[in-house]
Amino acid sequence: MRAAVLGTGAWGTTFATVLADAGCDVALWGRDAAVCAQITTEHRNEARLPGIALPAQLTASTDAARVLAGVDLVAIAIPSQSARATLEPLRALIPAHAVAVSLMKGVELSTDRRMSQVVAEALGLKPDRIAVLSGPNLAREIAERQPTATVVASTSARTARLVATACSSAAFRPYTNSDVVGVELCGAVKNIIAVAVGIAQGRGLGFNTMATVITRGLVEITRLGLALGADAETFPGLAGMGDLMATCASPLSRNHSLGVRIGQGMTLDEAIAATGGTAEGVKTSRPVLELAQRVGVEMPITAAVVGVLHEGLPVEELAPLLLARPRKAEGA
Ligand SMILES: NC(=O)c1ccc[n+]([C@@H]2O[C@H](COP(=O)([O-])OP(=O)(O)OC[C@H]3O[C@@H](n4cnc5c(N)ncnc54)[C@H](O)[C@@H]3O)[C@@H](O)[C@H]2O)c1
Ligand SMILES: O=P(O)(O)OC[C@H](O)CO
Repeated sequence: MRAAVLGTGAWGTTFATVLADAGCDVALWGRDAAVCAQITTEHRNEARLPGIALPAQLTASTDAARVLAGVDLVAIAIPSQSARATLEPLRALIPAHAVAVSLMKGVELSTDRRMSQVVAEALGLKPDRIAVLSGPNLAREIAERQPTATVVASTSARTARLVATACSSAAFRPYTNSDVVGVELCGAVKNIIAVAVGIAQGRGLGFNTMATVITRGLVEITRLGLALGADAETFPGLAGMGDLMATCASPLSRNHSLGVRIGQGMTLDEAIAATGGTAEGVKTSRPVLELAQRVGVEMPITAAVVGVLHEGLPVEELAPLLLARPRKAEGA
């Protein structure tokens, strides 16, 4: 199978490695010529995956027409807020038979669209040619061939199977799923919960607090997902609880690290600069809260993160604010 990966960041480069390990003929497209040259000639991407040796057959180019010619699969790993503007000019280059897989974990500002919806609109693809891939997938661990699993969801079982086959290797195990809405929401909202956990840890709080925020975070994600038509089984699975555990616990997570820095007293701009890479939870928090308000779902942790990141709520007020909420039954 021939594949293209759009985006030479940490996850795009890593997923290209996964595809190469699975036997695909794969090329990356990026906007930075120096990064593309380093991947092609030195088999490294030092900016995003320092010290990792990439497969020798992996190539990268700024020439989208060359990278996309004749491909069967197009994987997209661009920051969510740049996806639409990046993809629209590439629309005519996508082969008529190709399927697209979104690797992105965010919701678009101003439209509140999930990434598969952005991909459909920007590339003019029907939903049955689109899949989303999400799970406990910290790029660096996967680039080191540490074993992990993921979820590939599509409204088309054939498309889900095709993508799963394309990326299945000795260290990377994809499970298929038909719940695109649930899998995408899990991936986007867990980043916001990871920021909240990071803030708590940055304030010096311990594992009880972390477990509380993760567990109640999963309740928020589940409530929103169910209101938007997702399947209940998705949330305790790899894309839900699995990814929450990885992202909220790992110092490799940009969202978690950014939260820690905010908790320690950095401003948002300072934390973004110090963290590096894309922490999707920062920009995705507002559209997720808007989505929730539109469907009448309460998301107190998300609202508190929006308060701290975007509305000047002091970090020391976050925990008291959440704990002062009216008491209720756990399942209510
Ligand atoms: N890093 C991970 O472990 C990981 C794992 C799973 C999913 N994701 C998701 O994958 C997506 C990409 O994350 P990443 O880790 O690769 O981010 P990154 O910050 O490492 O890289 C982003 C890449 O996109 C490029 N880019 C940014 N704006 C662009 C534009 N306008 N046009 C073209 N290229 C542009 C950057 O140059 C960079 O190569 C995010 O949605 C993230 O949530 C990341
Ligand atoms: O570095 P983060 O916070 O974007 O998290 C990476 C992945 O999404 C974990 O599955």
